[in-house]
Amino acid sequence: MFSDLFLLGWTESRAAELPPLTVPARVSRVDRGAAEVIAADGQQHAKYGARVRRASADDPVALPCVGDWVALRELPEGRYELDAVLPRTSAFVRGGVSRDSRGGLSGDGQGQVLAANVDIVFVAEPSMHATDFADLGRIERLVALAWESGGTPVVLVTKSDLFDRGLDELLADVRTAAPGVDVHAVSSMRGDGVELARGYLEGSRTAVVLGPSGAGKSTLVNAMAGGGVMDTQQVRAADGRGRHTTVHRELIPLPGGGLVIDTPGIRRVGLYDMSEGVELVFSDIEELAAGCRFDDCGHESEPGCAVLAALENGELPERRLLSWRKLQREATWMASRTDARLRKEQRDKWKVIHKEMRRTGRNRP
Ligand SMILES: Nc1nc2c(ncn2[C@@H]2O[C@H](COP(=O)(O)OP(=O)(O)OP(=O)(O)O)[C@@H](O)[C@H]2O)c(=O)[nH]1
Ligand SMILES: [Zn+2]
Repeated sequence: MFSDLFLLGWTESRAAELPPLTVPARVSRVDRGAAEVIAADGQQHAKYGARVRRASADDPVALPCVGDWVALRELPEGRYELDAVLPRTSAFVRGGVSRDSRGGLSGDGQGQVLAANVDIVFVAEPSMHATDFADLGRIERLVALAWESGGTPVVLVTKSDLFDRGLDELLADVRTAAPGVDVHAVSSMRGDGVELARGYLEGSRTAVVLGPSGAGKSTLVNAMAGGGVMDTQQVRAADGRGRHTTVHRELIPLPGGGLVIDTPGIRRVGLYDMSEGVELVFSDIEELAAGCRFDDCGHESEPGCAVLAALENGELPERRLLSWRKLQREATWMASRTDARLRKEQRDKWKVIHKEMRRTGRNRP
């Protein structure tokens, strides 16, 4: 089988980064010490070369992951060795890693890349899920994560056929939760919005679909592929909740062009290190905050707070402020879990507090 690498998302600018005497390939699956890749001459199994093993020993972020473009070196007997991971244009990273100002990744040795070179991040949120409506807080969180990865988020309000109230109103609410992000309603069952979603993959772009279990992610990918790519199990109970395991490949080229990455890691992706993403999702609040009297305004009760003023005059919905506070707290907490320096600082702080407690005999700091 011969594959046209451009259909897999290969570009001229990536070609410029290929080391001499190597051939390009895209990773479709990783194992311990080796990867399944798609090269111009088809699917290959490539063991990691010394360079990759050395780099990843210091920093797991250097390990190949699904979606990576890699350089293969040909060995005797027509086998290949994975010689280098080409620079990533985007990455979903779990823990301990941040993007530097050039968009590159720097790690503290804790991170793990879940998927790379994803152009479009579909955030699938069901319009109706069992008896619940779309969850705006969850959309904000996943949109933040999408921005953080370096991809472009697109919110898809799924199962629109189940929503029997004003869909336009729901979409308007969702838009306030994701300023500057395209928002569409889709029904994979009816086929509404499916072509529109597909359009984002034109030019052989790569997408992931994030969203809660039962949001209709697999069904949507199937619909975009024209059927038959992934297995979705039928609803288990009559409560509308899908419960199943999905068995399929992890880098899925769609028949009409474009690719979808679907891995267990991406399915479970939640809220990781994403302070930068939070700022982008809440750009309206960040903008307001620039007008606060104090640079370090906490927008709680400070005088001259522009955020509280906007809340007062109805310009800023209260739900949005509460959601922002919650995500800020979580982002700080996540960062403290993964950032060794911050973790040590907090540990030291508690040491001092505990010492003080013992000294004064009080049981409260
Ligand atoms: N009415 C309706 N049901 C849908 C639609 N899309 C998906 N479903 C159903 O919702 C259930 C869950 O769909 P899946 O595509 O498996 O959901 P998922 O997001 O992939 O779920 P996980 O694999 O658990 O993450 C299935 O029973 C689907 O048939 C839709 O547009 N309308
Ligand atoms: Zn303020």
